[in-house]
Amino acid sequence: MKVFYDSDADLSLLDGKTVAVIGYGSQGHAQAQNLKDSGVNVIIGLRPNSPRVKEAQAFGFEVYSVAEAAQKADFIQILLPDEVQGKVYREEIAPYLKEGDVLCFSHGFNIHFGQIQPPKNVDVFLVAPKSPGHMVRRMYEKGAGVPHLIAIHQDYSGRAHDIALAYAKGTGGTRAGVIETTFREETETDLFGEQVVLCGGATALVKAGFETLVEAGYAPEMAYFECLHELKLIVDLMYEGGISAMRYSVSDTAQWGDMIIGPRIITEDTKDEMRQVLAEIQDGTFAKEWLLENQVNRPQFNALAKADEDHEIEEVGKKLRAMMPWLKATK
Ligand SMILES: NC(=O)C1=CN([C@@H]2O[C@H](COP(=O)(O)OP(=O)(O)OC[C@H]3O[C@@H](n4cnc5c(N)ncnc54)[C@H](OP(=O)(O)O)[C@@H]3O)[C@@H](O)[C@H]2O)C=CC1
Ligand SMILES: CC(=O)[C@](C)(O)C(=O)O
Repeated sequence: MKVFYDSDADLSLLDGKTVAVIGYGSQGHAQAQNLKDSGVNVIIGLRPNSPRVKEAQAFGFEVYSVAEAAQKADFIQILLPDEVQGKVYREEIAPYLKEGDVLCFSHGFNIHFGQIQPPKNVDVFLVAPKSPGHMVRRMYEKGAGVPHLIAIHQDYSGRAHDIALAYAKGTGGTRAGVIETTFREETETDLFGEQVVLCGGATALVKAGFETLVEAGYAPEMAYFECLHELKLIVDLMYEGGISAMRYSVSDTAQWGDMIIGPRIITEDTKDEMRQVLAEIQDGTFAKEWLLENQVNRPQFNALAKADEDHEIEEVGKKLRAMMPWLKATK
């Protein structure tokens, strides 16, 4: 697998282009600010009543409606929530696409599941930071970057790969490394990862461990430190040097528990469930349920989010972070 770095990318391919970043949220603000600091001409597309308009203007961006931004741009990066991209694209972007334009994404969801079907006379690709947006900006400001993925859906210009790399250079991705994949692989692995490991699996494990200790009578603060606070430190060690490096750093007692208890927690039944989750991503079941949930204004999403906001671990964590400022410092 080839990894592309700064020397493989030619930022001058964006010279003379107007890049419209549609959306100024987690990814939008980070990518737009990084591109601007890299010397790229960036405008922002937002809803006129968005509270983010002033924030973007304060950074020096010209802010337009989505339609106006699409009209003015020849490179359109859609950084809207996945569940609204289809409608906004059809109503406010598609009418203004011109031959030779670039349509870009940071997640393949809407192309892969057929919510957006671009005309044939434009380049279509994704440039996806493998990181939350705020870290994309934080690492860029430190002179570093976060790994990115690129994938080409349509190469009308014959230069889509190079233009995608140029964009990834602008956002700092080629400082860390860029890997080329496909829309299918990025979409399905990203959805699987965020459901089974990163967000879904991790939050379920943390809450279950916390609840088990508290139900057994241990102090909630102790449960928080053991099940959430230390998880970051352990994952940081794995991130830096792999599982073996983490195991080298923890005690042999911890490693023994890790090796004999881990398989009792993540069992073959768990693996079977993971396979089922992946199958429901691959066959479009997840995408359909997520899009339908949004069409009825998210009743289940809202109820589940509220229940977790009210979870005891949130209250305990807020209290501890206030008592121990250093908890915030471990960025
Ligand atoms: N969050 C992350 O770290 C990552 C996200 N991605 C992908 O990046 C894309 C953007 O996600 P993310 O940055 O999290 O999104 P956010 O929810 O953080 O930001 C969405 C932006 O879109 C604007 N917006 C929402 N609805 C509309 C609308 N109908 N018309 C115009 N503007 C609208 C919001 O502004 P307002 O509501 O104020 O109008 C906001 O500026 C997605 O495809 C996501 O999968 C990829 C990798 C990581
Ligand atoms: C940060 C990231 O890539 C996620 C978790 O998949 C997302 O926010 O979409």
